[in-house]
Amino acid sequence: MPMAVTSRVISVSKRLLIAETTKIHYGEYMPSILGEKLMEYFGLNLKHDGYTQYNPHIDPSTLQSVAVAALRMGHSQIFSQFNVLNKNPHNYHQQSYSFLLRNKFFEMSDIWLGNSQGVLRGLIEGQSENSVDPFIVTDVKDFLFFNPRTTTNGKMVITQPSVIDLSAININRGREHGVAGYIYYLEYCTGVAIKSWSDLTQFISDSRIQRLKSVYNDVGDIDLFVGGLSENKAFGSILGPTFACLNGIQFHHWKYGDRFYFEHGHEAGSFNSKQLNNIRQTSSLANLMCKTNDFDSVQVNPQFFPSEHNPKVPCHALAEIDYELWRETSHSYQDYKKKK
Ligand code: HEM
Repeated sequence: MPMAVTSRVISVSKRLLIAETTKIHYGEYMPSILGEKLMEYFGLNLKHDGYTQYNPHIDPSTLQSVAVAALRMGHSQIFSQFNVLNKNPHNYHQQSYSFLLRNKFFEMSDIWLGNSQGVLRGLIEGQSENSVDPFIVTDVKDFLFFNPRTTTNGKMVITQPSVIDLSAININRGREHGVAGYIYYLEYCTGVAIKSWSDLTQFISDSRIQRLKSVYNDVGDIDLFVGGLSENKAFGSILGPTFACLNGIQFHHWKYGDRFYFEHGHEAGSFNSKQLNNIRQTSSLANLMCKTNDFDSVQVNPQFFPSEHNPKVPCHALAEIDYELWRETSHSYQDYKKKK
């Protein structure tokens, strides 16, 4: 294949893969974080047909408050224990087992043994939900990047392991980046000015306020990461109002401020309507998991347990992208070259 054709294939494939993952982010992940009302409020829902429009006045940069705090809400969802469910539990070499995250930093043997699918199956079949709250598993507080094995002159030696605390890093990163305190963002998002600890009671439970009081002298000192995680959930979201608002704004910016967002029409590289509808109909986390693993079936929404409302579907029943829709004739390739 000539070089120019190869690079065209690569760029088209890349655009398609980005569209598939973006469809999963906006179509499945964000609704599970923000809930229906806020998806609607921030204009994040996917369209069933037709195009969305790029807005050149929206800056798609990542907000500092989101990078150092609001989107790090996922750190409170990290599990300590992972179950590995291999396909054939009767086969001695493929027994199911579990491991602790703290023992797996830099320890790749499960992946090398080909058990990554077992980890994934363990996550979608039986892992209980871990809510967003001010509690973070000890594996990333007292054991993050725990590595008892280091090398000296090429030899493996056991040294005093150094560990890092992820929550402390998050708090420190916010301060280091000059991000304002939690109550500044709370007011920005809700319009409620917080002048005293008692003003906080409409957003944070009394018991959590007491804990905050024990470490902060002033309500204005609460770090964004800590305050955001402490809030009561709001508007059907798994987040409180401040983190839901900051993430909602961010995903709105990433969608409408990005000329290459996959649903936008009339931009360089926009999909034609058949291609776009095909992506909408076929791309899903379930489909991606089926395509990349040897699963026989997967629940419709793998983020949630299989249930009556989230039934398992056989992988072969999930339609594949119709790559024919992307076929370019040598004629269309010549047109493309001329345009360049
Ligand atoms: C085992 C799971 C995870 C570990 C060990 C982990 C660890 C880390 C570390 C070490 C950093 C860099 C911190 C710094 O130096 O400031 C980081 C950044 C970050 N993490 Fe995680 N993380 C995990 C899961 C998640 C999840 C589930 C989310 C969100 C859903 C998330 C969101 C972020 C964000 C937004 C940043 C900042 C990225 C940036 O600004 O470049 N992380 N994480």
